[in-house]
Amino acid sequence: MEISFYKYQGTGNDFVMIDDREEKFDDSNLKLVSKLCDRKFGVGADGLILIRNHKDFDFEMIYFNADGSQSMCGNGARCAVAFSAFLGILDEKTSFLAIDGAHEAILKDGLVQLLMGDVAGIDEKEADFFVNTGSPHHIRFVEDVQNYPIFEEGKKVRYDQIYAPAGTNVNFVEKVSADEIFVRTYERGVEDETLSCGTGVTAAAIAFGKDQAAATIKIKTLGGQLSVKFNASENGAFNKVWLIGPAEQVFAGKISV
Ligand SMILES: N[C@H](CCC[C@H](N)C(=O)O)C(=O)O
Repeated sequence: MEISFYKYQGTGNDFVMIDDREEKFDDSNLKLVSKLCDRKFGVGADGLILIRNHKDFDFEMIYFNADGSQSMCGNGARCAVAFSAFLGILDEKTSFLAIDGAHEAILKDGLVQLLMGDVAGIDEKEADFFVNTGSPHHIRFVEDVQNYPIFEEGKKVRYDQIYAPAGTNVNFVEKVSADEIFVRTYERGVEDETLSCGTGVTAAAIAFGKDQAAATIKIKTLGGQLSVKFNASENGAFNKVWLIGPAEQVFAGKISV
């Protein structure tokens, strides 16, 4: 079987994108998803995204981590918007469906502005935090994130009993200035550090700016620059949460599987 695909990346978080509006891709075949994401035996990516038609939205995105598990993916959603524009499904504004519900997005000046779901609140985990931004994120503030043992410490938290059985993503955050942070992420389902994590930087920005009524936080990641805007609402929740950054097509191809 030959599969046509496009490769996209959003600040270094990379994805196999498939136009599956004819619904030919077997989304129960998780071995195929993992093979396509394999960096030695397949195309290679952190995740795989199917674009499908939906009667109530411009499109539906179905996201798989490289291990076949599913979750919301912020960078993947930004790439899905750029890919759908490339396919002619949208021009500048869109509403689409993802695993955590409906999202709006705006594609403008080469950036994708993605409206994330409302965030119910922030849980304290000893000296750390936990925030769910459509996928689960543990947040740890550290001094020197560039030299922090991300993989070792990330894996420990990801598999900690307190998060069993689903696990969590783990973000390590260094304050750069009053409105900028540097975030590195160990991603569940990739089981390694990724160059950036959209839902993760969103969670980190909210934990960093949690005491402000409204905030715009710049985020440095190994894969590039993102920004997150949000408003605090009542009872510790957050809304109007926007994740903003680039999303680019790297190449197109076909693979026989
Ligand atoms: N690995 C995450 C999903 C992808 C998150 C990340 N790629 C993003 O941009 O949000 C999880 O299993 O919750």
